[in-house]
Amino acid sequence: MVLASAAPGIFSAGLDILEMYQSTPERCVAFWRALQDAWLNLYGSRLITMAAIEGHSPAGGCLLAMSCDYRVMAEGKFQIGLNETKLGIVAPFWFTDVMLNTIGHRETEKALQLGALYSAQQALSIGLVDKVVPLAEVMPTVEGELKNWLQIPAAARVITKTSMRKAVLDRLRSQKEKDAQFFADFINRDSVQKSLGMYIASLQKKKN
Ligand SMILES: CCCCCCC/C=C/C(=O)SCCNC(=O)CCNC(=O)[C@H](O)C(C)(C)COP(=O)(O)OP(=O)(O)OC[C@H]1O[C@@H](n2cnc3c(N)ncnc32)[C@H](O)[C@@H]1OP(=O)(O)O
Repeated sequence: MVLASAAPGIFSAGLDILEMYQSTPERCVAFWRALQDAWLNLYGSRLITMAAIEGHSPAGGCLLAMSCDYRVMAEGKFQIGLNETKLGIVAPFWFTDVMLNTIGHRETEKALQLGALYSAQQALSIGLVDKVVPLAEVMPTVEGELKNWLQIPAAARVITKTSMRKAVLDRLRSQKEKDAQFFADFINRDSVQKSLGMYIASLQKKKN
């Protein structure tokens, strides 16, 4: 399975910030449950999963990419990373776990505190992506890599992938409701809503 985007220049802009702004606790819980289930399915997929990152990939977009087995990113101006702290919010523990498994403890600690967004070359240097190529070569490169992965006997690959990811998946599975409730409580704090409001205004200002 290849994750790619139909929007030029954007692999994924992450979660819909407007869903987290001035929403109701009930809607926040439903929103978060949908995200948890989507992620459990992706990270726990038995399929070979690859991200064709042909554009920006902040926050939830970075989570999507990191949750794949292999990542190819376009060189150039695009950025990738978990930038949550810049929005005044906190990457949930399962976002953190996936990043820890991808780039290790030290880089994750820096990346998360700073809300760092990396260029493709920087992402390559810390292991956040596996390959950087010109934009037009992203999809052919992914397809070529996929052929390599398909050579591996599927049962052996799936057992290996499942055992590598089990602990992180089980950690969320065992506390889904608590996590959803925490999200709804956290996101509706006055201080968090204020930060999100300012961030949305800054996105709109950038455009004008
Ligand atoms: C304990 C739990 C705590 C909470 C945890 C929550 C975890 C959160 C995870 C997330 O994913 S939060 C979302 C983070 N995303 C971002 O910070 C990306 C913000 N967007 C951008 O930086 C840029 O839009 C872009 C992706 C780099 C693309 O730039 P470009 O110049 O091409 O487009 P824009 O003109 O900026 O945007 C077009 C249009 O889309 C709106 N928009 C962009 N991103 C989002 C988003 N994530 N959610 C909602 N809307 C978004 C942007 O405001 C523009 O809207 P209009 O002005 O056209 O109405």
